[in-house]
Amino acid sequence: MQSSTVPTFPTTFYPPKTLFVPSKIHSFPSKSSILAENCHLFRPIMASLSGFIVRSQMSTSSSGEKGFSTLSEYMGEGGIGLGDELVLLFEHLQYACKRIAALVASPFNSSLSKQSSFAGGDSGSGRDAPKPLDIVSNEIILSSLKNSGKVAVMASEEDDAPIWINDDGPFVVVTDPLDGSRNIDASIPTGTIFGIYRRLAELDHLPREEKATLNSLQSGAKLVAAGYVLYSSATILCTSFGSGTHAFTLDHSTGDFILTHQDIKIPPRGQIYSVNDARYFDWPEGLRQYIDTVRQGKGRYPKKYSARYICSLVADFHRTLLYGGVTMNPRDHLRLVYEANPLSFLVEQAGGRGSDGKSRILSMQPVKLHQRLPLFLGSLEDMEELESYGDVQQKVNPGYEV
Ligand SMILES: O=P(O)(O)OC[C@H]1O[C@](O)(COP(=O)(O)O)[C@@H](O)[C@@H]1O
Repeated sequence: MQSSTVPTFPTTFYPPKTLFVPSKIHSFPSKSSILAENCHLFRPIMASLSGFIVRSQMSTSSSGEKGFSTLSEYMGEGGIGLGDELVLLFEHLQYACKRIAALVASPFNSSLSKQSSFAGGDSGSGRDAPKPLDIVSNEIILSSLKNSGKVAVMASEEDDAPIWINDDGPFVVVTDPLDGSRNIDASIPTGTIFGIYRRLAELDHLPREEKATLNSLQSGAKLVAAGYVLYSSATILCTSFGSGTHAFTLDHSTGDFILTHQDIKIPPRGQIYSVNDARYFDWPEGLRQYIDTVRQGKGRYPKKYSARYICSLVADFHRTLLYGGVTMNPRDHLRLVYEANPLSFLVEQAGGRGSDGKSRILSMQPVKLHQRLPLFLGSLEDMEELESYGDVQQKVNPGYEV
């Protein structure tokens, strides 16, 4: 867990001037003022992107013109009753994630990873040592949250303790700034995961350290919003504000996240399981039986399942959300606060389920910031079938060195 300054090589492809700042704090600007001040947010019906014609979900602007719906536009005009403060926070989060997207695609990554000052070599070793880009991504997100003025505290997987930012910030942000980064040298997809809670005003009188921790330990049931950004062949920001799960794809030519997957519904049954099954011999009997059964097409769904495992949680989760099935890590590895809660919120909003193999994730009360647990996310029918085997949590947990 180290901190450093953000490196100076060019990562800022989308200048901060693209930030949309509501003109008033307590009432969202009218459609016409949004149009006047932010005409760049409205896109023609078809847009040319790097020579390809792309289609997207359409929205209708107040002028009656059809256009692409950007995330900013969607939040402002979607009739979903989001306050200006959350909209503003999302503008800054989007900006941070665009910078991270540029960073993970940068030709300067390999030289960065050779700099020992970023490598965390002194503070850790092996596969759990922080990778340089984790640390840089953490700095980028922290800086954006500070700039938003809307965040009281940020708790990050990269930091030992939560960072108190602003006494008046209405929100608490929990994040895994760059999940899957152990594979980054091979350009395998990575992702940012985040969850947003309200600051608990009843804790305001407590010392900073204490209120920072307690605010960050809220149950996932209290999430106001959650999301992830997948850095892959496309950069996709998938989010929920508690009314469905929606995904927006980054148009690299404009810097806008365009609504491409509205109201995602995870198929009730998939035909894919996703797990590191080299660990088969460390699994409990129930999990082995489940996997043996669906592999052979002898489960409740009479078709043989396929296996897919990227070993990058956001990428494995994103595929599961779209295609159905179940993605899992049965050992105590993934974190309740930074990973399990936000992703469970998203999968539930899409009609699926998130559990530790026994209990619903969102009903759990975190007791420690970096608490780890088995995690199973997926289609309702697959999750029910998996959990019916009872014994699916891996207790043998040797801490694999890869
Ligand atoms: O080694 P396992 O158990 O397959 O774990 C893989 C999982 O660990 C992660 O890499 C996260 O681990 P870290 O938090 O240590 O980076 C996920 O992206 C991935 O799904």
